[in-house]
Amino acid sequence: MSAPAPSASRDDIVIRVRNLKTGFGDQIVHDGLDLDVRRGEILGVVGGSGTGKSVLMRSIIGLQTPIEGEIEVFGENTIGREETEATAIRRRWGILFQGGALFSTLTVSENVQVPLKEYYPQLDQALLEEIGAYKVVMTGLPPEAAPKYPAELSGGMKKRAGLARALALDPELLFLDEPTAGLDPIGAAAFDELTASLQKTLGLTVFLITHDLDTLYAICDRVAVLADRKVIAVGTIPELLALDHPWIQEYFNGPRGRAAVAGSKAHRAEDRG
Ligand SMILES: Nc1ncnc2c1ncn2[C@@H]1O[C@H](COP(=O)(O)OP(=O)(O)OP(=O)(O)O)[C@@H](O)[C@H]1O
Repeated sequence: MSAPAPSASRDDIVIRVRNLKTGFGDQIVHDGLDLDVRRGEILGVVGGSGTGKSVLMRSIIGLQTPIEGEIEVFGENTIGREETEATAIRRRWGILFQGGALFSTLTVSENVQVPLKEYYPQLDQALLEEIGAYKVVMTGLPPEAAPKYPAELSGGMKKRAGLARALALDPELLFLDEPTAGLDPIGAAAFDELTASLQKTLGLTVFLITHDLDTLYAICDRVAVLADRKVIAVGTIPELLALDHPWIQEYFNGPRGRAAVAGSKAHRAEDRG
């Protein structure tokens, strides 16, 4: 039940973390953390505030150097790589940071072009703009959003613009850090649908940090639970519910968890017509 998953072969594992230890000064955030993310899945990552979900993501993408442990992405060790090798691995993933993290002085299209220019400096401006416009529309934004500045967009539009930039390099792996935070329930559900549809169409593997129970029920194949400095369990929601862990029971069976189950059942009934 907890990582590593016995049924998945090494080729099916896109992210493999073993014995991870991270921290800041005297504070240890993770200790002995293991996690496998399987190819083509949407893995939800949950845990109480401060349990280290973002630090885990930052460690995987190389923004935080672990104290010890192994991290492999696409079968390649990502810790301490030489810059050209690290760049080749980074080029294969996209990241939507909390809040979108758009450059405020650039338009949406220019934001999407940033990674393209960085990795493909030889691309001419007309092609950059064409790809920028395509990615904008792909995330459900109207074409008129492309020349707008982030300050001119709603919260939901900013998230989509951030997603468009994350998809700029046609990644195989997508990191989403609380993508629905701050959105109203309708906007959040629409963003979930967009994530699920892009995941299917593009065959993405998705590492999704969230506090949003509706998102977990609606689109996640499996959920990893962070507590006690580790991934204490990973599995489908029914598998997690079968565990007798107080935080897991409180999280999924508390009032908000029950509301999310009711909502997902109602949604499925509507889908069946
Ligand atoms: N740059 C940093 N310097 C010092 N401490 C940090 C830094 N980044 C994170 N931390 C600490 O690491 C711990 C884990 O932080 P992290 O942001 O990963 O938590 P989280 O699970 O993502 O929380 P939340 O759900 O509230 O976003 C926290 O105690 C935080 O204060």
